[in-house]
Amino acid sequence: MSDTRNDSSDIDPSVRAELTRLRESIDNIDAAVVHMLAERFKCTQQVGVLKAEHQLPPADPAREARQIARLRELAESAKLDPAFAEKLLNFIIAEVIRHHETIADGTR
Ligand SMILES: C=C(O[C@@H]1C=C(C(=O)O)C=C[C@H]1O)C(=O)O
Repeated sequence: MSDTRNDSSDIDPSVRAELTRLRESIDNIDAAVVHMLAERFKCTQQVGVLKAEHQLPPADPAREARQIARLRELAESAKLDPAFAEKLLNFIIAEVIRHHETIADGTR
C-alpha cells in the first residue's frame, strides 16, 4: 500500500513556517500541562499522607462530584467539551486514589 502523506520536503515553506509556529506553542502548552500536573500531584500526595495518618478513606466521592460539576462549567465557558473535561479529571483522580491507597498500605 502506498503512503500518500506529505513528507516535510513536499510542504510549502509558508505552510511549514506556520506549522512550526503552532507546534512551538503546542510544545509550550504541553510543558505547562506537565508542570501543572506535577504541582497537583505534589498537593495530592500530601493529602494522601494526611488521610493515611488520620485513617480517612483514599477517595471522597462527594468532593469529586463537586469538582466535576465545577470543571464542566469551566469547560463550557472556555468552549472545551465538558464530557472531555470530566473524563480527564476522572482519569487524574483515579491515579490520585491509587497513590492514596499505596500510601495507606505503607502506613498500616
Ligand atoms: C485529593 C483528594 O483525594 C481524592 C482525589 C481527588 C483529586 O484528585 O482531586 C479528589 C477527591 C478524592 O477522591 C481529596 O480528597 O481532596
